Amino acid sequence: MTTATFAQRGAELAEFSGRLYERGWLPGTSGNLSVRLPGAGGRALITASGFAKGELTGADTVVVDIATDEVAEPTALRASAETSIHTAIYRTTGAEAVIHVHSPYATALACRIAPSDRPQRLRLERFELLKGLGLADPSAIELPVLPNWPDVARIAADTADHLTRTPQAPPALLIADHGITAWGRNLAQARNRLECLEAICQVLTVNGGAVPVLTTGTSS
Ligand SMILES: CSC[C@@H](O)[C@@H](O)C(=O)COP(=O)(O)O
Ligand SMILES: [Zn+2]
Repeated sequence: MTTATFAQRGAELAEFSGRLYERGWLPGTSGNLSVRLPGAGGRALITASGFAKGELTGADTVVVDIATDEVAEPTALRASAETSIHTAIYRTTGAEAVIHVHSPYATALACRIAPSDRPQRLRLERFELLKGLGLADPSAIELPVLPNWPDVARIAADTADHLTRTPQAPPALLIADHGITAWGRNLAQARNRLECLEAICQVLTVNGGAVPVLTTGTSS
């Protein structure tokens, strides 16, 4: 891949990051975005860790190896602390872009779910916006809610386990007490999917009441 293409993809990450920051979805350096890079070698370009996501430039990105999670091009920057969640998604799905945000309503909902050391599922049904997730059956989904392990590698392991066991899973997941991640064929599609889920979480939050959570599986 040429330097010019790296720069283009980096600029695209910075542009999406800036717009999501302006909406209040990436407060206080939170959030991370990545794209799968074309060509052999299985690499992704991901936002660097700890940067204010409203002020990123295309250079504030790191190339990582999807198979190993390792940094794949020399840089002084650290890759996102949540790189391993992105790479787990790239390894187990056809995703071309992944976006993780701390958007207010999805995060509020993720904080209302009773603590568990096992992955849970949030059942969502009858929302018109479920059609925005591109699933064969948009009438109902079970959105995974993964424990927010301090060791991110455990969240990544739960992500890989969930997506391997459930190939038809929705292209998104919640992390309890933390935020939401979605993916798609490009950054725009991942962003659109986040918008649909954020709007559904807004309805659930505004309406109050119990959220339909199912407990399932075992954690890594
Ligand atoms: C500002 S604390 C948020 C982080 O712990 C993390 O959840 C996050 O979303 C951003 O991590 P980063 O390493 O900058 O990609
Ligand atoms: Zn986060």
